[in-house]
Amino acid sequence: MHLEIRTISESEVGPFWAAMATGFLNPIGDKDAEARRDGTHLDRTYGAFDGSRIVSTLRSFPTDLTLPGGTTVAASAVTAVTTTATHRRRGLATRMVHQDLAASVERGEPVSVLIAAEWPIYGRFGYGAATEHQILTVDTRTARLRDRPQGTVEFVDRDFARDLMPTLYERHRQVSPGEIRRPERFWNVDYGLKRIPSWGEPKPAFHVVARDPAGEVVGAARYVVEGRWTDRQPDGTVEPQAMFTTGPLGDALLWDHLISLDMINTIKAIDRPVDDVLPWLLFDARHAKASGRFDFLWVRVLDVAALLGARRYGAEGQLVLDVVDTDGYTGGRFALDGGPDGATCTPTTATADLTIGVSALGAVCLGGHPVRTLAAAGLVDEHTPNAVARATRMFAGERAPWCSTWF
Ligand SMILES: CC(=O)SCCNC(=O)CCNC(=O)[C@H](O)C(C)(C)COP(=O)(O)OP(=O)(O)OC[C@H]1O[C@@H](n2cnc3c(N)ncnc32)[C@H](O)[C@@H]1OP(=O)(O)O
Repeated sequence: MHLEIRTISESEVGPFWAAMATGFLNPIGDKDAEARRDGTHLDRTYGAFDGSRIVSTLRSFPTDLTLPGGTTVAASAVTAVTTTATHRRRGLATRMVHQDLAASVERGEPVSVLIAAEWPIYGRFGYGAATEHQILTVDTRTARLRDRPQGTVEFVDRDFARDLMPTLYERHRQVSPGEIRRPERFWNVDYGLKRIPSWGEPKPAFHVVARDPAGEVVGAARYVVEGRWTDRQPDGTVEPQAMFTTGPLGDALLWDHLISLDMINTIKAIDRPVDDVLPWLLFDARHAKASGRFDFLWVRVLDVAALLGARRYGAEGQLVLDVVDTDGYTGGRFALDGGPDGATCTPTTATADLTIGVSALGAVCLGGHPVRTLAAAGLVDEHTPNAVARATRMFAGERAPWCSTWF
């Protein structure tokens, strides 16, 4: 049976979100339709219709993706990809992904990004795992900072924090490859000003602001506390939910604050960058235990020349890349001439130095994985001597790409 796939109308917003909830096995997600209406871009929200019933969903929203060197490109953020259990493995998600990718190309978005529920789903569509994150667990009974930072940390109320955090995030985002521009409604949900009913009540949080000795804001954090006593000893856990700073002083002040909390034995910091400064701030770096390191943001390159021409490179160099995109959205042979100050990337007929699939290009484009590693895994072919080494130096970023936003 051929099921129609099309963008939804205003009256189908409710059924769309209910179908997505069923696809994600959330039995009460139909309660969320009203709360989700704001931010549902009808022209990029798709449903597969079995009669009048939506049985498969996908939506995207416009954003910007930060690249190495602190430049940005327009990106399509894809989310809510589901097929109802009764309609799986009939190609519905495949059709919707392609419809959305074609629409992105039409709109001139050089990349599409998403968070993959499972690794095997999106490589076939040309997405590559570009960023990673990790969990840092700190035993605060033993951990100490090497140096006590100069400055102050104060508690603020939620509304003050809600107003401040987006400004700090924007500053952070503009220099942090892998980050995306966040819609306003994300902040309202994070700060409990907007509720998604099926998620339940958000846990009340503390909000703190770090200032330098002159009183300038250098960072802010939101954290929740799980109080516990074991054998009459304090055994609480603190979980930072968000922490953004303007630089090293803010990082040191906020970590110092969390480590110094009485009644807390453990900091559990999830979704942290893989090059987090925390271990290096500590007297003993092993007191920040890393775990749960996994892929996070996946990138689908849709315009090789626009993307590679927009980022900055770790070393000056030239490369001719054969980019293989069997779906035909982009791909071909490109001459890349790039360095720390800028780059050009243009179609060429010159002999290729490297052949790389579009999914592997997505994986290396933010500098999160060495080209050398993907070549060793058979995902990049070298045609001229040392081209892999040159590409590895060029594509390396000055910091590990990190996306701190779930969407
Ligand atoms: C960005 C996001 O929203 S991530 C969220 C993804 N959604 C979920 O995890 C919700 C639960 N899962 C689902 O709703 C569905 O299984 C989906 C959306 C992942 C796939 O929907 P379907 O309509 O069944 O996909 P479709 O029939 O187009 O299959 C596409 C291919 O992907 C493969 N595939 C789909 N899901 C998986 C998976 N979880 N693991 C491995 N392969 C998978 C299929 O086997 C198929 O391959 P084939 O063509 O070689 O047989």
